[in-house]
Amino acid sequence: MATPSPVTRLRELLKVENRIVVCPGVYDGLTARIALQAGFEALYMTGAGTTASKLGQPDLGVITLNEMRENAEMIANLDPSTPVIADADTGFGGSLMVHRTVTEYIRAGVAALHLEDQQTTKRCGHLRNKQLVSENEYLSRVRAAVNARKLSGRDIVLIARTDALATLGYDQALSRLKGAIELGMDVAFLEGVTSQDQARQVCKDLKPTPVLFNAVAGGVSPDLSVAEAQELGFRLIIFPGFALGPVYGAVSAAAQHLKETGSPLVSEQGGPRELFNVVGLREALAVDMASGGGNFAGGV
Ligand SMILES: C[C@](O)(C(=O)O)[C@H](CC(=O)O)C(=O)O
Repeated sequence: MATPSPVTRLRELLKVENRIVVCPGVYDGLTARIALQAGFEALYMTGAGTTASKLGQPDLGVITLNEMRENAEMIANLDPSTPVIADADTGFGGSLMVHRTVTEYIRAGVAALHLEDQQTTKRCGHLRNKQLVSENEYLSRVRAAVNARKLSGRDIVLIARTDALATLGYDQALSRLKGAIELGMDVAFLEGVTSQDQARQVCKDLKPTPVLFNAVAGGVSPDLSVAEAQELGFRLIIFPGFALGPVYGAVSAAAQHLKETGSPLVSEQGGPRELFNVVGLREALAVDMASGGGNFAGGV
């Protein structure tokens, strides 16, 4: 039997009631490989992490479609059987750009994307003073996304994100999500949920549509474990800072140590061979052997 596509796999996971899909946030080849090796069933490509790692910039809407698509494509193809949910920010422009974004993400092998209602010069959902487009304009973004999927003849899970809670309140945020679901979006994402009661409420109000929880450590939402999020009714949970946080902490400490002592911190991961194994050394050698190349016949 043929392996199901990552989109089919994700749809199957989302169909199961009382189950939550856990997605660690990754933003490059190494963090994605580490998460895959740990056995997660899906990955999340964080826009904030991609912007920080590829551009050295904050999550303020400076990254472009091509940069995000390229990163998502690389990550999605490391293990094509594992669904990758990728951040698509605002769709990077008007309806034509949203159309292009969805088409490009589908071609890149992305299993799901989320599309939000901030203005194009957006910011991380956990920062202050977010500016939104009108509900009508958001719904035309949504229509463009749904139509692009239809026109492609292929599938992708479309996640409707609203950032309206912070400025317009719960009812308007809910109305945006309901409107998006009516137009064909598959999953709802209420950014910046402020309490457990509100979390339970949104899952209830949108039932049977699966709802995503964005677990941003130090953000505006309560810190929920996977089990707590599941108990509140969420069906998907993303951890955007899963890798970014530890990398920041560990590399800062290593930088300070090298600066102060003149010696690098000794890696607990062993030498280069061990690290290369994480990013596919054995598989690469097997490819060479199978093609009769013999470049590495004596080992590396
Ligand atoms: C989910 C998110 O869009 C991301 O880029 O990962 C961000 C997370 C973050 O900035 O920490 C968000 O806007 O919540």
